[in-house]
Amino acid sequence: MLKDILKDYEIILASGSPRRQRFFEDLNIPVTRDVRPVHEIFPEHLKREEITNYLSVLKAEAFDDLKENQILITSDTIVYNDGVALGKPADHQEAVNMIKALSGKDHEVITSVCFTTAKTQKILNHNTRVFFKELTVEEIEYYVTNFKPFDKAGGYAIQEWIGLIGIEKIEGSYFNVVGLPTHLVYKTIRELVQN
Ligand SMILES: Cc1cn([C@H]2C[C@H](O)[C@@H](COP(=O)(O)OP(=O)(O)OP(=O)(O)O)O2)c(=O)[nH]c1=O
Repeated sequence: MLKDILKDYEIILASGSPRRQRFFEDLNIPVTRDVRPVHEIFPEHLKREEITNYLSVLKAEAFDDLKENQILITSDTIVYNDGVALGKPADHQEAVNMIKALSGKDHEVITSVCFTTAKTQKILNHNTRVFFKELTVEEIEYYVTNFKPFDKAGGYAIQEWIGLIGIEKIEGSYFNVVGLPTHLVYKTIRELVQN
């Protein structure tokens, strides 16, 4: 299995997200965590996956000291709605406004993952379409007050109450919405260590 092949490698997960760390545990892929601070600012002209590609590469730029056997993984997730990229809401009102903007329609959740070694860099992305029912103001207020989704792109988490009651369907990977297109991550790590 992949864990055996990986014994000669060190995978560094540069992510503060507990969900991304959990994915690697569940994939049975051992990682070392090393999170280095980054200002997540992107040029205004970028669109959709150009934004997440840019930010996932930016998160890798703090690592210019990789050894031969190390594979660095960085990633970024945005909610893309009506041509606007939604990141994490700064406060209660911004979270409420973001969810109101997503209510009763569909939007895209885009995640990019960047794999960096001492010699190469590979970036992939995946796009999931999420369909929200029409949410009431009470439902939105209840969710934001009780779940405080300030660490979630777009101000919501599909894996929480709002996802259970409000999401009618999705097209694409569920895990991508939570923060990683796990099937692509597994496939890409295999390819990197077998080449
Ligand atoms: C839309 C949505 C996002 N999210 C999460 C995934 C990401 O962790 C987060 C978006 O922020 P990101 O900036 O992609 O990631 P992060 O700051 O949590 O971690 P790091 O940059 O250190 O890797 O929102 C959910 O958990 N559920 C959801 O339904």
